[in-house]
Amino acid sequence: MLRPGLLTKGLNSTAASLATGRTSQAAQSNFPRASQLSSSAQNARSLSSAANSLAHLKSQLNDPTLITAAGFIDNEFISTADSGKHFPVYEPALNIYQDPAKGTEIASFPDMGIKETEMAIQAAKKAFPSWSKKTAKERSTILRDWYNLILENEQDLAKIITWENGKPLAEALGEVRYGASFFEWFAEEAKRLYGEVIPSPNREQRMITIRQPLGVVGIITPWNFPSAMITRKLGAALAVGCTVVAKPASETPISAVALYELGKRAGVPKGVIGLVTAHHDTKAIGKHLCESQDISGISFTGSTAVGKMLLKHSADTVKKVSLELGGNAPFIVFEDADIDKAVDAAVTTKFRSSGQTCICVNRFYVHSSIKDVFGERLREKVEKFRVGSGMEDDTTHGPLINKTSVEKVRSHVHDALDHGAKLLTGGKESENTHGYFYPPTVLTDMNNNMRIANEETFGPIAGIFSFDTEEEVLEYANNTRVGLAGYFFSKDVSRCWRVAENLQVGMVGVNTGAISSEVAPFGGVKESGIGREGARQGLDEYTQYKYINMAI
Ligand SMILES: NC(=O)c1ccc[n+]([C@@H]2O[C@H](COP(=O)([O-])OP(=O)(O)OC[C@H]3O[C@@H](n4cnc5c(N)ncnc54)[C@H](O)[C@@H]3O)[C@@H](O)[C@H]2O)c1
Ligand SMILES: O=CCCC(=O)O
Repeated sequence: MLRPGLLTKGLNSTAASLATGRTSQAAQSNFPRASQLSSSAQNARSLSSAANSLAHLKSQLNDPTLITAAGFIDNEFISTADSGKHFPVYEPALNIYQDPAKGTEIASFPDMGIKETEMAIQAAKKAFPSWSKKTAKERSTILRDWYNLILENEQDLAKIITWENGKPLAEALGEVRYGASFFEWFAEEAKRLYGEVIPSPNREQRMITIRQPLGVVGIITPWNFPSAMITRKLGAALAVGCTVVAKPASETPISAVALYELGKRAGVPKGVIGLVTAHHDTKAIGKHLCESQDISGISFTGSTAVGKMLLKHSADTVKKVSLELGGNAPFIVFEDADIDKAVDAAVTTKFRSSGQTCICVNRFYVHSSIKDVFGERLREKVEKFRVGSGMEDDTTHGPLINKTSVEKVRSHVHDALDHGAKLLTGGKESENTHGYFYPPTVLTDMNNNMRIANEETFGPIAGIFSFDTEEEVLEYANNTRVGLAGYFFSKDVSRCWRVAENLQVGMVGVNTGAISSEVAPFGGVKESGIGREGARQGLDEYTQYKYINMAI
């Protein structure tokens, strides 16, 4: 077990000079900049072997005791696994793209399995009676303290996200605050878990409902929001009195462990939150959580394929399952739209996290009368992006998460070009690039035979389709098995209502691309998922109603 306090704050002077050294390497051009920055940073990083790589990260934090290469079971950080194995965590901006086997590890985490998962489940089961019987106010106070600790440590937490996920530091800081907002929100909502008094149809009985926590819940989260996807689930679950066993993505366990360290400091009682770090046994752990009779609910965020599998695994124990899955978001620009506003929103909504959010636009439908002007203005904006390591001050867009992602994005671009798309910008990768970079790309003259029309790309590719009528574009937009978010731009109020009501998605942005908020219900329809996160509705996923009929 690694204990906090092993490193001193004195290491921070080394950290500062290292950081300064890296920042001063800022290069001039756009996409190739990434490889230049990466190779200079690579030299610094290659000094650290896998064994001491976490020490290198710690040396750059204000509080090095925040991170430990460990899972968290029954209030202890556990740095070894029964398997005897560890799995590597890489920095996507630095990894050697052509040969990931030679990549620079930034951490090495215990590769846990069923044994540790079961230990965490049993600890959470034992903790459930006392946690669920705390008053809402008591749980709320702990969540609120945890929220405050996150904000006090936000700079460190942002750095950790950038290291393991690659998103630019400013965006990572945004994620930390967004993630924290779920603890603040649910600390408040915890106190408002109201039941109801039902007007009785007879004079002899009184009828009420109360809401109770499910029990132990299993949580599985993705790498694209290493912090916020955990807090969005944990906040709601803990607020209502559930206890939790979480498995973060193996690409990004460091943010999770830092959050848990702060949870421990905030006074979350023993056993209430477990964290199982794993790579090799991911599938078996997911199945075990779903099939365990000691787990009462599953909350998963990730791909639709894995979500469907977990739903099947949960059938035999009839669990409550909450799924936040993939999307294929349409972004419609009608002929009467404010084009500049639409282009600005397109930039943020398509290219946030280099296109790796579930609500990123996947298909741009632009009215044929304004398609060219929209494409041209979007191209101009995209060419101003600064692609590189997220640690560099002027980087606007970071790398993708791994080699598979780069290959998928590349194949979508090639497929579109093969089927007649025209390249407005991007699309050309530089040779020997370190890091999983793909140049932000704008394509036009897209058609429905292309893969982008039907599959989520999850990368920095904006593909522009054209349309002529509202009916036609609604048919295109809805012609998909998924329905998470959709966006459109128009100044016609009647059309705004009509289109908002007819888009088959769980969330609609009308004349805006910024829809995420802790106060609003996040979730999809069709194969994009079941349930909602955040908002008042977020509590529903972790509670069940009990109806009480009292004869008088
Ligand atoms: N709707 C949302 O809120 C939301 C949010 C973020 C990401 N996503 C979606 O997630 C996808 C990208 O994330 P990803 O590639 O990490 O998804 P993923 O499904 O591969 O992985 C998500 C999590 O599931 C685990 N996992 C992978 N295979 C598993 C299996 N067989 N059994 C159990 N667990 C397994 C992973 O280790 C990770 O923790 C995209 O489709 C994106 O749209 C959706
Ligand atoms: O990637 C999915 C989550 C995105 C968000 O919450 O804004």
